[in-house]
Amino acid sequence: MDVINFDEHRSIISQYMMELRNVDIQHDMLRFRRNLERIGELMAYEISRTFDYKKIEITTPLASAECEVVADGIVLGTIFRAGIPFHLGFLNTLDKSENAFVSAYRKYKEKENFDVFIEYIASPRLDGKILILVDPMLATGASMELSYRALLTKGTPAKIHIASVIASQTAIDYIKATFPDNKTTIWVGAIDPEINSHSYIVPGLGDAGDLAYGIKD
Ligand SMILES: O=P(O)(O)OC[C@H]1O[C@H](OP(=O)(O)OP(=O)(O)O)[C@H](O)[C@@H]1O
Ligand SMILES: O=c1cc[nH]c(=O)[nH]1
Ligand SMILES: [Mg+2]
Repeated sequence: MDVINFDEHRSIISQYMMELRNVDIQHDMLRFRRNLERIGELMAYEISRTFDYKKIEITTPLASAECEVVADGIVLGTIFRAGIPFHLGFLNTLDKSENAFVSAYRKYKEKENFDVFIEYIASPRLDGKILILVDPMLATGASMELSYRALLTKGTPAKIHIASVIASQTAIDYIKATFPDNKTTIWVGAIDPEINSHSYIVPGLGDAGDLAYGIKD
């Protein structure tokens, strides 16, 4: 399974990542959401370079012209809440995509012990399409895997791209072990070395959902 780590290729994404992580900047919620969105826009462009394209004939005001358009059906899938601004960035670039939404949340049994629950799913059929699953944080990988399994009830995609802003090494290993090797690619802004006893990524950026939308009760 290919893992494309943007941290290894110098680009403006590194500066957006710095702002997302930085405690002196990340509390600006508008900027935090916009940085997730901007990274989504750029990652979507990179992923679009892997698509197949087909030629179509169109008419300009002066003549006819041959142009290329995306040949495959694309479905952008995301996980509430933190996935929303990242998803919007992908959709800005891949604006003809269909969309799927899943709610996955951590229900804590004790301080450090939780299960991930899926309560809501809204998705088009996925058979034969390219599924791009976007979530800014991949800590254990459990939310991503359970969301994918829930989406499989809507059909079997031909290819899967998993896109994240920060992933732990644990999550990368988990995704590699649980997703189909021959048709999955992982795209990440950075891979951090650790997760702590609360399953937060270290150094990470904190709670992406709270930073984007405020703390929840
Ligand atoms: O890899 P995992 O260990 O499953 O953790 C990652 C999940 O945690 C975050 O969501 P969170 O559960 O904090 O919900 P929120 O977006 O509503 O804050 C994030 O957006 C992922 O969905
Ligand atoms: O580090 C983490 C882990 C899960 N969810 C987050 O928002 N951050
Ligand atoms: Mg959260």
